[in-house]
Amino acid sequence: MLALGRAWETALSGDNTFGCWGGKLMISFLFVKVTHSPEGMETLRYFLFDVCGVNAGWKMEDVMDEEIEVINNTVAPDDHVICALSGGVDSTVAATLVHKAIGDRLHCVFVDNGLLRYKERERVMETFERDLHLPVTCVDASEQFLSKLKGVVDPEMKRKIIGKEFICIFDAFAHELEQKLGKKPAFLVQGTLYPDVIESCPPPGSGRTHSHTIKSHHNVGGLPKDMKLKLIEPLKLLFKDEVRQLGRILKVPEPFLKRHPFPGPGLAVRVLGDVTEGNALDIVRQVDEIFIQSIKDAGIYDSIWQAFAVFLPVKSVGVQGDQRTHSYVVTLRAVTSQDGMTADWVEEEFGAWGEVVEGEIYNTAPDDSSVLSPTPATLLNGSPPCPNQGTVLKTVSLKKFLKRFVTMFEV
Ligand SMILES: Nc1ncnc2c1ncn2[C@@H]1O[C@H](COP(=O)(O)OP(=O)(O)OP(=O)(O)O)[C@@H](O)[C@H]1O
Repeated sequence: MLALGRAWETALSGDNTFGCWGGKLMISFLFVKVTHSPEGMETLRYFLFDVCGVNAGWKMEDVMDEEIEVINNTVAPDDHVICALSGGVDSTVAATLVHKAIGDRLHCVFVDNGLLRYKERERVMETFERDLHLPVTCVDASEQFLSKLKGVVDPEMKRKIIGKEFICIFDAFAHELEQKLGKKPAFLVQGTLYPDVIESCPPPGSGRTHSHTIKSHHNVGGLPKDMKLKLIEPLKLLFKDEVRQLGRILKVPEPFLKRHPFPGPGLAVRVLGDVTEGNALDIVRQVDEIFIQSIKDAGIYDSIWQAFAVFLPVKSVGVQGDQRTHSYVVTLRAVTSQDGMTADWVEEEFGAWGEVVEGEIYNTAPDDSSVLSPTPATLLNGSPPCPNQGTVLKTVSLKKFLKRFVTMFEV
């Protein structure tokens, strides 16, 4: 109903600037928040077509053409542009679109902020070279980010620190390019989406004061006030499902488009508490890898919107073998969604999670599949599952379990 309320406000005020391309109302905006509302689509369809008399003539091809035109009108023929590339869906599609508009004057930069997933840096660099043929420079800034995050536990503060550090790196990269090209790039492309804007702040220019900041996305609410690079954000009025659609038109390889979203602040927001303390980052990185690989092996990765592991700053008692343990808890989360505005847990597959985890992650609390026990630390030390403990899942494949660890630790 929130969407309907906003649609009314927009219609009544004659202000259709939300998601407006070429004077057309971006209908998909109005569908936000109704995916999970009973009769939501029907209500909005009636409102838009019968009450407002809106035309359903909005096409993704037009969005692409109009955005290319905007980019060409913004960037002068001798200007160079930097693109912040994360390897995720959004920045990959944004980079491909801008590359189509300005060609080799686009310079992509991927930052290893020390908060990436298992082997992510190697994987992203390899796939970009092999599949996208876009030149990408990798900057290793892990120490810089981690030193700034030391002792920080508040997630909002983490996001702002990360946003500021990203911009420092992009400024330095622009400076380096200036030495090479003789002209400093003045623009920064980001894969900002509409949900990033909605969640970071009240919609710009809306004059609203009643919207809440859900979280400051590093690329919107986390940007420093004094940044010099001018932003190019061609996707900023789109939702994720629409970006995937645009990516298909731009012929971005399907594996990129199907990737689960991974936030720019990365594991900093998947470790609750100080990320630099103990080996939290290592633990969550490795549990996440096992979880995602298992989901892929089970063939259900594409039907899940997002799955990941979160490290909690608490310890819990468990039993391993005949011994008591008191160690970390990691939760697993998997949700379905259409546009990233509302989500549901992966209910259908939930029964299959036993198979997903296939003994690599087995629990002593059968009613709470989010609790991992024995502790990840123990799992990662390579201890095999103990058959007389808690729920050892039927499909345990000890051979596969051990093989996975051999692969992961390269022993
Ligand atoms: N490691 C990184 N290196 C360079 N730029 C990054 C990095 N992480 C994020 N960004 C920039 O910040 C933007 C927002 O990040 P965010 O994580 O929300 O989106 P994404 O990574 O592009 O896509 P997805 O949400 O599908 O993973 C990205 O589109 C990209 O421009």
